[in-house]
Amino acid sequence: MKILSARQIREADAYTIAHEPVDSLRLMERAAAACAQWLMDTYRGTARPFYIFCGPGNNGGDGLVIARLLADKGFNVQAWLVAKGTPSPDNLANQARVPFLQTIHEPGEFPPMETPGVIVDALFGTGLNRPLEGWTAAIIHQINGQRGRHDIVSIDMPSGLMADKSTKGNPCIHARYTLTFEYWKLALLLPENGEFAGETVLVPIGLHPAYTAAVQTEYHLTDMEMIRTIYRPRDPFAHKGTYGHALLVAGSYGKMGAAVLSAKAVMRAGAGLLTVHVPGCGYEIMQTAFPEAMCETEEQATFSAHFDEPFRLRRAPEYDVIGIGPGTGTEPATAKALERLLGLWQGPMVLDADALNILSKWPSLLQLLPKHCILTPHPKEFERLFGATGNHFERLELLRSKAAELEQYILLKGRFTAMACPDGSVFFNPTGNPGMATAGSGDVLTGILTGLLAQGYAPKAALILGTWLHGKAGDLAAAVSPEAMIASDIIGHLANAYAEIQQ
Ligand SMILES: NC(=O)C1=CN([C@@H]2O[C@H](COP(=O)(O)OP(=O)(O)OC[C@H]3O[C@@H](n4cnc5c(N)ncnc54)[C@H](O)[C@@H]3O)[C@@H](O)[C@H]2O)[C@@H](O)CC1
Ligand SMILES: Nc1ncnc2c1ncn2[C@@H]1O[C@H](COP(=O)(O)OP(=O)(O)O)[C@@H](O)[C@H]1O
Ligand SMILES: [K+]
Repeated sequence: MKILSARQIREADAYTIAHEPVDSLRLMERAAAACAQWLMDTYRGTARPFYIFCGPGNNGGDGLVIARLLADKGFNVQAWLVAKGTPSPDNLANQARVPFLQTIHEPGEFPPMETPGVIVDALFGTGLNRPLEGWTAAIIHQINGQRGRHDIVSIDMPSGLMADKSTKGNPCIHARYTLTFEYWKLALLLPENGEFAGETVLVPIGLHPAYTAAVQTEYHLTDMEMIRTIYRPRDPFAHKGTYGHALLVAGSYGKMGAAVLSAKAVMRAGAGLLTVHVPGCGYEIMQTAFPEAMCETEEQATFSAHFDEPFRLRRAPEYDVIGIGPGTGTEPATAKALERLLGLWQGPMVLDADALNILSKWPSLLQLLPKHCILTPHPKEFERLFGATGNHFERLELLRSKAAELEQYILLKGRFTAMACPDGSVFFNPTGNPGMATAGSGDVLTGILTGLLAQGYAPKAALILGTWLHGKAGDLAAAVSPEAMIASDIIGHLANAYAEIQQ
């Protein structure tokens, strides 16, 4: 699914009006009717009144139509025009159709709203062109002050949030739900800005598909159509050699759990064969916890350092993919081993956790990486690797530029994990939940990505499919309790995540 800028959304709007028998007033009616339906479905039976705040533009116009439609259906509705600025023509036309509309001229006129209800925020949408200030900002603060008592539902965007620019520190509505029209907006996907949206609900409003098909954009959100295109069902005549032999380099004294979790995920993702390379202290643990994997250790491996001479990894070229990093530690001997491994290996590779921390400590190693590896930093690891930024839009730009400059796929973890490709495109992953903020869930992701590369998926395909599967398995695992889920549960639900693709 493409993610459009505010300018492109305006163009999609104009294109639809030009190419369909629909004028702008009818398009507003269509969008607002979809929102009114959602509000009725969600709050029917609660007897909560609706308090609707309308701005001067077309976002305010949507609010006016919502007010009329809800009142027509017999709901208890109060609506206020926050009168600042010249109204848009469609806003003006709809003001005339809401006889109970009141006007707020200054913050002192903010209404009491005593009965707990639903505040509908239709103040500003994608037309916001600068931070809110003065008394408009004061109204935003007053509405946010009501959060405990009323649900706040924002229309299209939480007012104050710009669709494709950072609004860090600016006044902004803090919604429980945001009903956004037709497309995801970039700001809704970046934590610093997106947290204001609460839960985002995509509301189709019937914009012309030809515009969406033709428009060029660097940003995409993974959707089921994309996943089904990438996914390759298993060949009936397959044997275990068909799905590759992965080498996983993981674990150290006290961190063997990371190796076990990653190893299980490699195989559950579908790899044919797996060899796990662990320090001597991990041999029995690995063989006992996960007999499906072969296990090799360094002959003279110590408990602390991951590698020692003689250097068994010289067999690396026999494998189809190497995953490295979970729990390895960052001792100089391990860094040295990574350096030597990079001298031997130029094939598909996933680097995570301590492998990334080694790259941060010895940045010259970054230049030795084969092209088109997958790097999977969480935000702290990303900062260690590439430095701090002022806001999340700048961080996204840094992510994109590093992926292009280094010719690597870089996945920045988060609620909407961002995956930057060497060609400048970025894919956001929608699956996953806060239950996954638990130790070891990143190790599982490394395993899944390694397992997909082993099967012959190209790095971009493995990245998009693997991240989606990881989040989907996490969603299934969290269905009972996000608090109680642990990383092993994600592995336990991978089969069901695959099953969703095949439905
Ligand atoms: N995407 C679409 O195709 C559709 C969009 N519609 C609605 O139209 C909205 C966009 O409408 P508009 O372009 O009129 O924009 P908005 O209604 O988002 O805001 C524009 C208004 O806010 C004022 N404004 C902008 N920045 C301000 C600031 N910092 N302080 C104070 N005032 C400020 C402008 O002067 C203008 O009056 C969307 O968010 C959506 O709600 C729907 O009506 C129908 C279809
Ligand atoms: N709130 C959330 N919503 C969606 N996914 C999440 C959330 N919190 C964590 N995750 C996912 O869980 C994983 C955590 O990885 P990481 O921080 O490396 O964990 P660890 O180091 O413990 O293995 C990432 O893939 C991340 O995207
Ligand atoms: K809004």
